[in-house]
Amino acid sequence: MHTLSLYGIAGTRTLETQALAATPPQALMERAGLAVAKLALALHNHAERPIWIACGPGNNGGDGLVAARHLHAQGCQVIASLPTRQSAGSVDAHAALLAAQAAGVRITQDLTPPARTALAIDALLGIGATTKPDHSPDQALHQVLRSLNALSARDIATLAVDVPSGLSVETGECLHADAVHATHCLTFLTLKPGLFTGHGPAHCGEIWFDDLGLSGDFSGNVANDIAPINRITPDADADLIGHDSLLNWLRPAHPLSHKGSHGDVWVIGGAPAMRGAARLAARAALAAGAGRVYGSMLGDITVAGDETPEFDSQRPELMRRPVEVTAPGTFLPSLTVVCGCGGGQEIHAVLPAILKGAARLVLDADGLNALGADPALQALLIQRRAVGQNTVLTPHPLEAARLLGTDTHRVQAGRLKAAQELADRLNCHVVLKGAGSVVAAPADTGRKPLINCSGSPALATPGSGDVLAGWLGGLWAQAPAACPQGLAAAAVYWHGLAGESQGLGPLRAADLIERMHGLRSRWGP
Ligand SMILES: NC(=O)C1=CN([C@@H]2O[C@H](COP(=O)(O)OP(=O)(O)OC[C@H]3O[C@@H](n4cnc5c(N)ncnc54)[C@H](OP(=O)(O)O)[C@@H]3O)[C@@H](O)[C@H]2O)[C@H](O)CC1
Ligand SMILES: [K+]
Repeated sequence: MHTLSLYGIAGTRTLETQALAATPPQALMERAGLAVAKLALALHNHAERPIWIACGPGNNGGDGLVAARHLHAQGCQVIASLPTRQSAGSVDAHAALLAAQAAGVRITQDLTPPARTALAIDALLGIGATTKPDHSPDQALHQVLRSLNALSARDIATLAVDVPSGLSVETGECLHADAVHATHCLTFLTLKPGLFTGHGPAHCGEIWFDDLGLSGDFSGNVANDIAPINRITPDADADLIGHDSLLNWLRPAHPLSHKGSHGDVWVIGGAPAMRGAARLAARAALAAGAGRVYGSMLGDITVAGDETPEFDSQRPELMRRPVEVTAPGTFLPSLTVVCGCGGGQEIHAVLPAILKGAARLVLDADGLNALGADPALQALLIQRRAVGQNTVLTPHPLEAARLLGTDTHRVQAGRLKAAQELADRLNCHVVLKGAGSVVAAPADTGRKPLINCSGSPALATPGSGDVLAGWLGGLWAQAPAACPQGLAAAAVYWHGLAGESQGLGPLRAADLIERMHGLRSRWGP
C-alpha cells in the first residue's frame, strides 16, 4: 500500500464543495448511497433476514436512505429508522427521503432494530457531527447508538457510512459515550485521520474507501457527469504509513558488505529488575540488521542471578560494555544509542553525556520520564539538532502526557496535536505509541505527521515498546543519514505487521523480535 493522505473536516469539506459544484444535484449522494448498498449486499449473508438502516437528520442519513432504496430494489428486506426530524437545510437528504418513500421503502420512527436483524447500517452522523450538549434529538440519537452497539456486540455486521457515528474524524476520540463500534466503515471522498488513530481503529473495523468517482477510473477517465474540476487540493493533515515505508529494507544487502557496514548500536538501560527491557531492545537492534550491538546495564550488575559476563546469555552475539558514557573512546558520536529501556532512576545520571554526545538517539521509557522531570535535560535535547544530532522519542500516551505537563486523556483526545506539540517543543522526532501510532517531525522540517495503520492488540504486551525502540535503533545504525521520521515510520509499520500476523492472543516481546525478523525473509526476492 502506498502512502495515502488524510484529511480532517476542513480539507474534506473543501473537496466536497468542489465535487458538489462539478456534479449534477444529488449525484454525489446517489453515488455514496449506491456504494453503501453494494458493500451491504456483499456483507449481507442472510437474504431472508432484515437489514436495519439507522438514518440521521443530515446528509449522512441521506446516504443511508439512498442505500435503503437500492437494497429494497434488490429485493432485500429493508427497514430504515429515521429517529429525528429531517434537517431542513439538507435538500439532498430530503430528496433521498422522498425517493425512498416513493420506492416503497419501509421508513419508521421506531428506534429499535427489527427482530433477527442480519446487517445494520449506521447512517446517523458523518462529518457534520457535533457535541452540542443541548442538541434536542440527542436522547433519540443515544438510543439508536446503543441499539447499533448492541447488535455489533452480538457479532452482527455493522456498516458505518463515512464514519462510525460519534467518532471524531479529526482526532479519533469518541464524541459520544455510545459511539458506534462498526465492523466495517465505508468512507467517502477522503481518508480521515480519526479513522486510523486513537479509538478509530477499534470503532471502524475494516475500512473501505470510495472517492465517489472524482479521481476517475483505472484508466484515468472521469465519469461523464463530472464537469472538469478546477481542483485546489487542500493540504493534508497527515499521511498514512503504508508498505512503501519499507522500500529501503526490501533490497538485499550489498554483496561486499560486512558487519562494519551495518552500523553499531549501543543499548543503555536495564536497571536491576528491568534487565530484560535492555536485552529485548538489544536483540531487536541485532535482528533489525545492525552490525554490532553493545549493551550496558545500569546499576549494580552483580545482583543475584545476573553475574554472567554476557549481556544476554541467550544471545551471545550481543556485547556487554560498561556504562562509561563520559570515558574517552566511548564512540558516542559514531553510534546509534537506544537509551532508557528499563533504565530506572539510574538513567538520569548518564543522560547528560548521552544527550551531548550521541549522534543518533532513540529515547524510551525511563529515559523519557527523566527528561520530563528535568528542564536541564530538555534544554540539552533541544540543542541537539543544531549540531546535527537527531533524536527520536518513543512515548506511550502517559509518558507523552508527563512530557507535555498534561494528562493521558488530553493526549488521547488529540493524538496528532500532542505528538506535533512534543516534536516542536523538544525539537526532535516523536513516535506517540498506541493504536494508530503518530510519527511527528519538528515543524521546521516541513513534514506533516504520519499515522501508522498496521498493528493489533497482540502488541499490547510487556517489552513490546523496548522491541520497537531497539528495532528503530537497528535500522538507524544501518542508514545513519536517513530521515528519522521515515525510519520511525518503517519501524512502527514493521512492528505492527508482526502484531497482525499473530491472530488472537498476545505476541510476547521476545517472539515479536523473531516475527519481525521472519517477515523480512518472507519479503525477500
Ligand atoms: N454533501 C453531499 O452531497 C455528500 C455528503 N455525504 C455525506 O454527508 C455527510 C455529511 O453530511 P452533513 O449533513 O454535513 O452532516 P451529518 O449528516 O454528518 O450531520 C449533520 C446533521 O446531524 C445533526 N447533528 C449533528 N450533531 C448532532 C448531535 N450531536 N446530536 C444530534 N444531531 C446532531 C445536525 O443537526 P444541526 O441541528 O446541527 O443542523 C445535522 O442535522 C458525510 O459524512 C457523508 O456521509 C457523502 O459524502 C455524499 C455526498
Ligand atoms: K455514520
